Amino acid sequence: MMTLQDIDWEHWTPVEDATLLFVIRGGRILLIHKKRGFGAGKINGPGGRIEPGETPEECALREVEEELRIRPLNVDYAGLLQFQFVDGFSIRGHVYRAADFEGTPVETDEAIPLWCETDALPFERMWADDPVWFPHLLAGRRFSGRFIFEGERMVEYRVVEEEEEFECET
Ligand SMILES: COc1nc(N)nc2c1ncn2[C@H]1C[C@H](O)[C@@H](COP(=O)(O)OP(=O)(O)OP(=O)(O)O)O1
Repeated sequence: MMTLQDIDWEHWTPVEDATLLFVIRGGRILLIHKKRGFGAGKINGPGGRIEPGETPEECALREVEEELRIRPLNVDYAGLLQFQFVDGFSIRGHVYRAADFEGTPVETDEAIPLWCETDALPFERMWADDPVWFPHLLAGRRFSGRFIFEGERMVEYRVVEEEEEFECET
C-alpha cells in the first residue's frame, strides 16, 4: 500500500488544483451539501477547480458566488491540502476563510447552503480528512496537510501548523 513516505512531496504536482472557502461568523460556519462534481453528496465547503489563468483566491471567490450567490468579505488564506489517491489521481486544495459576506446564500444547481454550529459539525457526512484539519481552520491557524486516499478511505495523513508567511504558488 502507498504511504506518505513513498511520495516526493517537494516535487509533487497535482492532477487538479482546487479551492475551498469557509465563511465563519458568530460561532457558525457556512457549508454546502454538494450536488455535483468531485465529492457530490457530501457536506463540504463551497469550492471547485481552478481555471486556467485564475489565482487560487480568484477561484475561491468565483466558486462561492457560483455555488451560493454570495460575496465573501475579509478573506484570508488558511491552508493547503495535498491529496494523493492510490489510483494515481491527485488534487491540491487551497483553503480560505472569510469573516463576513454580502448577500443571502441560496440553493443553486451545484449546492445547498447549510449553516452549522462550529462545535457540532457533521463530520460523518464530510470527507474523512476534514476532522484532522478543521481544528486549525476554526482556530484561525494556518496549516498544511498531506494525505493518502484509497477511494474515499483515508489511508494516512500528516497535518501541521504553518508560519504566517506560508502560501503556495500554482
Ligand atoms: C479528498 O479529500 C477532500 N476533502 C475535502 N474537504 N475537500 C476535497 C477533497 N478532495 C477534493 N475536495 C474539494 C476541493 C474542491 O472544492 C472540490 C472538487 O472540485 P469540483 O469537482 O467541485 O470542481 P468544479 O470545478 O466545481 O466542478 P464542476 O463544475 O464539475 O461541479 O472538492
